[in-house]
Amino acid sequence: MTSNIVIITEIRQMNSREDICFLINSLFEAGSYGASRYERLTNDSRRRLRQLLEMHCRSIEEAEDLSTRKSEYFSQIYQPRCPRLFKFDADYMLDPAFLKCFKIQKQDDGQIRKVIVNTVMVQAHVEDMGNSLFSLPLISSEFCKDLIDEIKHLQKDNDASKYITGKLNSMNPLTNISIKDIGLSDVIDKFIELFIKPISNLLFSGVFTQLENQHSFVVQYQIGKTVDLALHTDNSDITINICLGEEFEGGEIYFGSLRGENKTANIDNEIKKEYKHKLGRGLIHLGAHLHGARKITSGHRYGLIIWAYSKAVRSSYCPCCRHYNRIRTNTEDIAQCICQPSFQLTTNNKK
Ligand SMILES: O=C(O)CCC(=O)C(=O)O
Ligand SMILES: [Fe+2]
Repeated sequence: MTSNIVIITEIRQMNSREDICFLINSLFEAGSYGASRYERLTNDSRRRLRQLLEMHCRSIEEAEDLSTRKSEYFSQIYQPRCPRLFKFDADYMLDPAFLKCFKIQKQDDGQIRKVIVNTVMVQAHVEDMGNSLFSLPLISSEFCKDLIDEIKHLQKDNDASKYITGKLNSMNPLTNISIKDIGLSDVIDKFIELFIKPISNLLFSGVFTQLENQHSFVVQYQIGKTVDLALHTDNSDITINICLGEEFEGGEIYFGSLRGENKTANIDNEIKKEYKHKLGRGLIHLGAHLHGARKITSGHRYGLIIWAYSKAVRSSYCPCCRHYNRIRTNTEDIAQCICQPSFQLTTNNKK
C-alpha cells in the first residue's frame, strides 16, 4: 500500500486543467510493480483523495472561468489610458542600456527579425551577483511610468477594479495584478522570446535554451496594506523582478540559498545578499533561489514580476518536492525521489 500524502501534495500543486489530466494519467498508469498508484491505495484513502480532487478541480475551473471573463472584459470593453503599452515596441519598452546588449536586425516594416546577444555589452551592463543572480537595466522609465499610470487608471475604474484583485501567488493575495488579465501577456511573451531567452541562455550557460511559458504580475507594497514579503521560492524556473517605481523607501529584496541547499534550521542565518531596487532595473534569478522583500518604510512600491518556465528544466525535477534529479537510476524513465519509492517521469512534460 502506498501513502496518499504524496498524491495529496500533487493535487495541491495543480493549477490548470492540463495539470489535472497529467495527475490523473499518472494515478492510473501501471507502475513499476504492475498496479497503478490508485490501485495501491486503501479504500479510505481513495475516498479522501476523490473528495480532495473534486474540490480542487472545482476551484481550478472556477478560477479559469473567471480568468476568461476578465480577458473578455479587458480585450473588448476596457478603455486603456495608455494604449501604447499593449503593443510590443522594444525602443519604447526597454532601457537603452539593455538594448545595447543586443544586435537587433529589423525587417522593412520595422518589426524585429532577429536578436543576437552582444557578449561584450552584457559583461559591461549586467552585474553578476553570484549564485546565478544577475542585476541589469531592463525597462525604460517611460514604460514604468505608463504601466503605473495604467494600474492607477484600472484601480479607479469600477468594473476593471472588480476584476484585477485576486489570489495570484499564495503570498501577496490582495494587491497583485495579473498581466494576463489586463491584456499585457503578448507584450511580455515577446519580451521573453526576443530578449530574455537569449540573455538567459548566456547567463545560465545554456540551461535555459527555451522559455515556453510565463506567469507575470504587478506587485504593490504600501504602508497600511502589504509592506513586505516573507522568505520563499517562486513557482518558476527563472524569475525576472523589475522595479517600476514609484517613490518609496525600504523594500530591499534579500536572497538566501537555493532550494535544497539549505542545511541549517535557522533560516535567518541563510541570508546571503541584499539588493536595493532601482527604477527600471531588475534581477534575473532562479525560481529555486530563496528570497523575500523587506518592509517599505514609506511610499508606494510597484514591481513587475515575470515567472518564466522551461519545459526541459521542469521535467527534470520532481513535481512533488521540486528538487532536481534527486537520484536517477539507470532505468530510462524512472527517477528515484525521496517523496516516494519511484517518481515516474513521462514524456508528456508538464507546462
Ligand atoms: O517584491 C519583490 O520585489 C519580490 C516579489 C516576489 O518575490 C514574488 O512576488 O514572488
Ligand atoms: Fe518571489
